Amino acid sequence: MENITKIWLGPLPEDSPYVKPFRMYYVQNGVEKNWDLLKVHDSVAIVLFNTTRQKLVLVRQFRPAVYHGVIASEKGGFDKADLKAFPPSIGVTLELCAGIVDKSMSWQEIAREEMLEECGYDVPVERIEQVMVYRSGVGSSGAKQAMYYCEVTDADKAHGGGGVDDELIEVVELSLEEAKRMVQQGAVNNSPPSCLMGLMWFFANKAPSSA
Ligand SMILES: Nc1nc(=O)c2ncn([C@@H]3O[C@H](COP(=O)(O)OP(=O)(O)O[C@H]4O[C@H](CO)[C@@H](O)[C@H](O)[C@H]4O)[C@@H](O)[C@H]3O)c2[nH]1
Ligand SMILES: [Mg+2]
Repeated sequence: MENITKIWLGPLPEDSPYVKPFRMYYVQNGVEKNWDLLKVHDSVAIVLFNTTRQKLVLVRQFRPAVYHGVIASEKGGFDKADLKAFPPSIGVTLELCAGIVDKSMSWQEIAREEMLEECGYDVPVERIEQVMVYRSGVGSSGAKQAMYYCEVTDADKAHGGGGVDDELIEVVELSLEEAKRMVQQGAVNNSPPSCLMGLMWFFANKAPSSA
């Protein structure tokens, strides 16, 4: 995953299927204002609990945006990637299994597909429970994310996961103690808020009472 040998930046092509920047204008209290926005896909994220192993199932992956963000906050900018000073591992995250809504399927179906592709668990949609819906990037995209919960067993495991096409995703199982430590001390693995919130929701609502 971290076998990254070169990183460089370029301008965003106008036909990017993932990100579209634009400016919105509005009049508030009689004053004309504007805001710069990014149109991005809505998404789903799934809190996955393997009851056979009593483990939470998360994913690790290299996130270009996080690699950039870590360096930009540290150096105040990012002109050229220095892989010696900033190894690719600083851009690796620990997250919930998640995916963008870019197909005309129900959101639950998309969650089902992501669980299979990224983590290798094959479960019917009926077993996927909606937890909550929220907006991320309220200053830039306002994109919607729906969080789901699903209990799986070793019998649901169809393959090792890892993502599709050229995705490089590592499935990580956390014990209840390890996951609890994560929410108590805050993210140490570049985890996004959705992951921390999903784990906190799990401990408040689903974890075995001894956890
Ligand atoms: N080439 C290229 N350029 C891109 O800019 C670019 N951007 C994406 N991709 C490709 O699209 C697919 C995206 O993967 P997923 O459907 O699994 O979505 P996630 O990246 O997991 O993102 C979700 O979950 C996150 C965690 O909660 C949230 O933060 C996000 O908001 C949420 O969308 C991959 O196949 C990837 O390769 C790009 N491919
Ligand atoms: Mg994903």
